[in-house]
Amino acid sequence: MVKICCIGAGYVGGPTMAVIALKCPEIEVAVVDISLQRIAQWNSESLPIFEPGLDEVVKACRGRNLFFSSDVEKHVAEADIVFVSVNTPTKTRGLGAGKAADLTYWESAARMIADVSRSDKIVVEKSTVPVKTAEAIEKILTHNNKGINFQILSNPEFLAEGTAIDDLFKPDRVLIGGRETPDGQRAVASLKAVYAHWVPEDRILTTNLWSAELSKLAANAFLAQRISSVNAMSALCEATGADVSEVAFAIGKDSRIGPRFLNSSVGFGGSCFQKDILNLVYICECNGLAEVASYWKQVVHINDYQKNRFVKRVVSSMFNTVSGKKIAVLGFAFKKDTGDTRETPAIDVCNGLLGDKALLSIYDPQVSEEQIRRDLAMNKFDWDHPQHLQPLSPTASSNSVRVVWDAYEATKDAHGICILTEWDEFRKLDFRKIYAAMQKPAFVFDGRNIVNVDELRDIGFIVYSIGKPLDPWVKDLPASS
Ligand SMILES: NC(=O)c1ccc[n+]([C@@H]2O[C@H](COP(=O)([O-])OP(=O)(O)OC[C@H]3O[C@@H](n4cnc5c(N)ncnc54)[C@H](O)[C@@H]3O)[C@@H](O)[C@H]2O)c1
Ligand SMILES: O=c1ccn([C@@H]2O[C@H](COP(=O)(O)OP(=O)(O)O[C@H]3O[C@H](CO)[C@@H](O)[C@H](O)[C@H]3O)[C@@H](O)[C@H]2O)c(=O)[nH]1
Repeated sequence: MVKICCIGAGYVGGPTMAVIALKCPEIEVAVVDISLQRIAQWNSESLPIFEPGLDEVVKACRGRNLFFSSDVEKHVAEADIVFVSVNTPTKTRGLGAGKAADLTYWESAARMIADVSRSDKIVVEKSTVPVKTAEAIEKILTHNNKGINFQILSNPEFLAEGTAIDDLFKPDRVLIGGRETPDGQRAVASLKAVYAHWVPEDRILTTNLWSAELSKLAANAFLAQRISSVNAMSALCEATGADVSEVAFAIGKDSRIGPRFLNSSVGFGGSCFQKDILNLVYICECNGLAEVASYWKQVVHINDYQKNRFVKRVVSSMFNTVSGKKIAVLGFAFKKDTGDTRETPAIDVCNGLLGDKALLSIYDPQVSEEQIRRDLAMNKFDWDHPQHLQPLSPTASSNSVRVVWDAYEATKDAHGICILTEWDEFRKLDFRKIYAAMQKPAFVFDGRNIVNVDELRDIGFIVYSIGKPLDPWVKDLPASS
């Protein structure tokens, strides 16, 4: 029986391995982690991450051919294929701080694999890593050569949160990069055979190692660039009276551009886009490609601009001050259908409003009060470390933040509402009821373009919706710069 072990039971390792176990009943899959708490949660009724369809997949194979364990060394030693899906945070200190990937967790996993292995292994990079990482990993694995043959493959993951199970069931492509040697190609074929259980052959792409590593960073850079492009257009739409949804629809009809990923928003969030682009920028700089680096840096710059622009709209619309005013924040997760808050634009928007002394009342259907308070107090990039190793930053305990469990409670007596996540339930809210219970004038700032602007204006709200023709109220107020 082929044995797979995955180091890292996170958003990638957990769902990916669960799907492999489901689709390959004859393969034994062990997911291991240094976080005892995470492993206990994977073995409980309440999984550590919220992802539609995940519970069913895990329940179908857990205890059969899918195991979650903290006995890292035992499972690594027994495995034929070892996936490494550990954190690759942005460095916060030293060379490349604020941009380069911190490979501490990867390196310690590689050293451990080298130390405990007694048989040949295929080691698969599942984490997103800088180009040429495989070369460094190879050196670590073979540093005290015990005659073991390690083949390194790059198999980046393209799933998006909220749709992870669908993405894994029907991937646009699976990418496998390996050495162009006979051993390397045999390893590629072994991994290909795993995916071939359910992924059509023409969707399994094989490349050299460096192409696979770089393709992951490139894919995220292109995706994020689309969002920054449409968000840049949203500012111009507001200045000219064009409507960003109409513009996006019109350009998306061009089959060369395509309709997806053109939703203007308060900014992109999530654990990957910013981190991966900064990583790409650093790699370009290290290769002497200053112009290329500054081109990609601009994608992150526009994203920061968009978040700032939103905060300025809120403050300037409300008589240039939100001091002491209750602002309801609807949605804190970085997108709908996930409880993940890593790099969510809500953090910057909330901190911006708190900086202007607003009183926030926050509601998100999937994010706990503890998480929100931690996020609002955490230093940039600290979130991307295993939970038990994160610096103990103080939680935002101030009276300026309340976290509630209902959108109506959040908006009661509020002066304004900021919609920061596109949860379906926010589309169905009874805005008449909400309006009646709010201070007047009552403002709605829609950072996701999900409300019906005309209907809300008819009710009496002053409405700002990203990239839409401006309400007469906000038209002449300064928004950017
Ligand atoms: N989240 C996504 O949607 C996504 C998608 C594609 C790629 N990625 C990439 O995949 C990697 C993992 O991301 P994630 O979101 O699953 O992170 P995560 O923080 O959810 O999970 C990583 C896990 O690795 C564990 N870990 C760290 N070092 C370890 C070690 N030495 N031994 C055992 N366990 C260890 C941590 O405790 C943690 O549970 C990152 O490189 C990320 O950029 C993420
Ligand atoms: O038109 C759009 C699409 C997305 N977003 C925002 O962009 C962010 C990222 O969204 P999405 O890409 O759907 O989620 P992620 O889970 O971050 O997935 C991205 O990052 C993963 C980690 O690398 C990759 O595997 C995926 O392919 C890639 O889509 C979120 O804040 C979204 O709200 C927009 O603002 N407008």
